[in-house]
Amino acid sequence: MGKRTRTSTQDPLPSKPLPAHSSDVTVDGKEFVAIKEGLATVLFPKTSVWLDKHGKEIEERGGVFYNPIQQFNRDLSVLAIKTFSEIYFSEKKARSHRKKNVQKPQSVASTVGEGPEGATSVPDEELDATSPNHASRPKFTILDALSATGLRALRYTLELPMVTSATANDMDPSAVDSIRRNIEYNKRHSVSADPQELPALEAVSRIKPSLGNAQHHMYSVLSPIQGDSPRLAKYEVIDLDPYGSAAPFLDAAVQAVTDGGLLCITCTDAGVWASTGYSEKCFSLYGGLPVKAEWSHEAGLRLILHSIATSAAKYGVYIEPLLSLSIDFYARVWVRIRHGPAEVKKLASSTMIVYNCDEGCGSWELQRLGKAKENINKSGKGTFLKFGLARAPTVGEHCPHCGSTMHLGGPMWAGPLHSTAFVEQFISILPPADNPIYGTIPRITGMLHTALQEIPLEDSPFFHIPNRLSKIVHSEAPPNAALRGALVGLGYKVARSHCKPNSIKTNAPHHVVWEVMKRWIEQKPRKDDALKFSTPGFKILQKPKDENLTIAFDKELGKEEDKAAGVVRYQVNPTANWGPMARAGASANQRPHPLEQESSENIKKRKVV
Ligand SMILES: C[S@@+](CC[C@H](N)C(=O)[O-])C[C@H]1O[C@@H](n2cnc3c(N)ncnc32)[C@H](O)[C@@H]1O
Ligand SMILES: [Zn+2]
Repeated sequence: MGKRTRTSTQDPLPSKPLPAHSSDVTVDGKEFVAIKEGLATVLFPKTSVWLDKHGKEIEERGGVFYNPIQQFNRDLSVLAIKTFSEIYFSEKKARSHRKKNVQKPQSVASTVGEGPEGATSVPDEELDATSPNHASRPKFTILDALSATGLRALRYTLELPMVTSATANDMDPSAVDSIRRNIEYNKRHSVSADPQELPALEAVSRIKPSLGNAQHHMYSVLSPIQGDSPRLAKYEVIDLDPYGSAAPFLDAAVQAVTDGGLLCITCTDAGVWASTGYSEKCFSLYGGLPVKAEWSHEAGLRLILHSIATSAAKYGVYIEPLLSLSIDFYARVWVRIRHGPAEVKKLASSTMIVYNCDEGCGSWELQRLGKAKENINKSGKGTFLKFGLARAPTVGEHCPHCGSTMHLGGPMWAGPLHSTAFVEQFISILPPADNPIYGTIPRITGMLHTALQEIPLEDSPFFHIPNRLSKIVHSEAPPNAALRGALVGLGYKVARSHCKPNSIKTNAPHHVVWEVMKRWIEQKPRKDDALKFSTPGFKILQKPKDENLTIAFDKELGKEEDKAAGVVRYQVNPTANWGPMARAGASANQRPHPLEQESSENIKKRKVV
């Protein structure tokens, strides 16, 4: 990094290139740098913007956090909330119609009021989130709980006309000053997605700045009215985008969201949930242990979902993951929270332990914590679930394939990571790649299509990397298509994982995968002494051949469906210096805390025991 000059007396922060959409503006006689993202603009005091040795500006945040790389997270979130709102309102309408259909005649029960079930049915127009009369649109409120500049709240109100209010909360007074300033600026200088019906002035006026601890704010919606202060209502959507882990906010968030509402949660502490360097910290935060594996990021997503599900279960609510993504250096999950004590009972059987051969061949075995067995009712009509204890354990202390010591990971979420209906609807609303608002559509499209591919294999968590398999048996790596073809030929499903390039998710058991690798070696012979006695690969190759399996490395069979032109499946290092960034106001050259990022040094340093 070159020498920097600066225009303020503060210490330097790690540098990031300024986004392309930045310009200088003067507001109330003070100079700011204005950064445009989506339809919103956020201002940063000019006095704290840095110049590099070439005199080029580099971004500093005037004490308030902003990471341009997270535009992908924010674009995804705006569009995910749009998709969710369509599903949410169509469900509400359907429920209301069902109630109306079984309601008493008009003379007995009014159309708005008590139905025969004691429930309220609502006229259609009151559920019309697209009604031209914005004032009469149904409540759809968002809490941007850790807002920093207010950028998310600004984008949600400007880009999503169905949002009736957004609260932009931060406990840092300088962040709330920045939120207020940005609201005023956007009222006058931005254009909303619906300028005729809801001009930016009105759209942005729906943002309520709030100074306070996010936990306290979320718990306050549960309290009875205190004195004259009006009781806050629960939110349809809560966005948690903290430094590091969202775990401390989960208990409040699962209670402060409406029944059927949406939580959008970021965790940037990949060093905690995707490596074993801080396993004790991972357990304290997420209630489960991480794994050392190629698939540690998928395990991390499952640890985060486990933490949300167990937080929710105490209150008789359960989670429905809509989309769970491992992105760059962080995890982002979009999860619905629903009231349903009957569903909550399934939590133990939707939770698993992982036995992982992390020092040997990399195979894994899974075990559900609880048992839920479907039984037929005595009447012979219908079924019910019988819950019980699972047998323990599903595997011994040593790996059944290579004899190495197995280590334990979890407990973690064993259920689906994504919802088919949600992802399909999301794909259907995507704007074209050359749209003027969302700069990351090719990457969003690639991620969503890859996530959709994973869904048929939702009962088979985790994945293989052909290179890693070949390293174990010291062979040439089979081409991805050939390996996929061999598995498909045997009748198994295959897909790629969004978590890693060149991954193969499959429902083929490990012994079949190793048999495929043995046959690959028959085709691509190696030196006889390629493997030392007693290595994991040696032991795997010593096992007798399974003559029942006919294996062909048919590349045509393993060929993937062509992806659309311009779609980005995996983004490698989106820009120079990308990462979680330092906390706002961090001192000279302060890097993000190691618990907020994945550290390969730590993975190497702290071996599992
Ligand atoms: C990562 S930044 C948020 C970035 C922002 N969501 C965005 O997309 O640009 C985290 C913010 O949370 C705030 N914060 C941290 N702990 C908090 C808490 N307990 N309650 C409220 N705000 C908090 C910090 O002041 C900081 O502004
Ligand atoms: Zn093994």
